[in-house]
Amino acid sequence: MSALTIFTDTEATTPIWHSTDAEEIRQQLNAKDVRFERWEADRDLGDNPAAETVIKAYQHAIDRLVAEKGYQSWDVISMRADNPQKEVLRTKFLSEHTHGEDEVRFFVEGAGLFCLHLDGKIYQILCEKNDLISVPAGTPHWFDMGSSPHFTAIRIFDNQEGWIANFTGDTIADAYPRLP
Ligand SMILES: CSCCC(=O)/C(O)=C/O
Ligand SMILES: [Fe+2]
Ligand code: NI
Repeated sequence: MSALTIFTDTEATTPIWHSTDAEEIRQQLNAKDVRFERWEADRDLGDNPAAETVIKAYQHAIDRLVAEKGYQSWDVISMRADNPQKEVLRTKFLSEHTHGEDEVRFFVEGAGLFCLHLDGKIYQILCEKNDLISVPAGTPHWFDMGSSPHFTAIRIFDNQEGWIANFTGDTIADAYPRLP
C-alpha cells in the first residue's frame, strides 16, 4: 500500500506524520507542488518485461503526459532481486541529488521509496504499482529500491538526454529509514 511518512530534517527516527490514504498523501504532496496520483497499471507484462513491452503496454499513459506537459523522452527502469547491478544502482540513487527537470515516474510494477528534502522536512513516499509521481525540478531527493528490489517504472523526461543527476554531496540520506 502506498504510504507517506514525514520527518523533520533534524530528527530521523521519529516521524511527525504518516498515512496510507491516497487522498491524504495527495493533499500533503500537492501542498509542496509534488504531483501524486493513482493511475491504472492494469496491463499484463509477464515476469521480466522488456522495455519495449512496457512502453507498448502503457503508450496511452505516456501520450497523456506528453500531451499535458510536452515531455520529450521516456525510458523504463526495471529492477529485480537477481540483477547483478542492484547494489551499485541502489547506492547511486541513495545519494541525495537533484535534477534540472521534474522527476516524473509511473510505477507499473512493484514498489520503491522516494525521499524528498523539502523546506526542513523529509517526505518518504512509498510508491507502488499505479502511482504517478512528479517531483519538481531542483528538489533534493534520494530513492531506495531496497536490498531485494522489485519494480518497473516508466521515467518521463523533458529533455532528449534522459536521466541526468546533480549530486548534492549531503549525506543526510544515510540517517533516514530505508527499505529492508
Ligand atoms: C523509480 S525511478 C528511480 C531512479 C531514478 O530515476 C531517480 O532519479 C531517483 O531519484
Ligand atoms: Fe532522482
Ligand atoms: Ni505504514
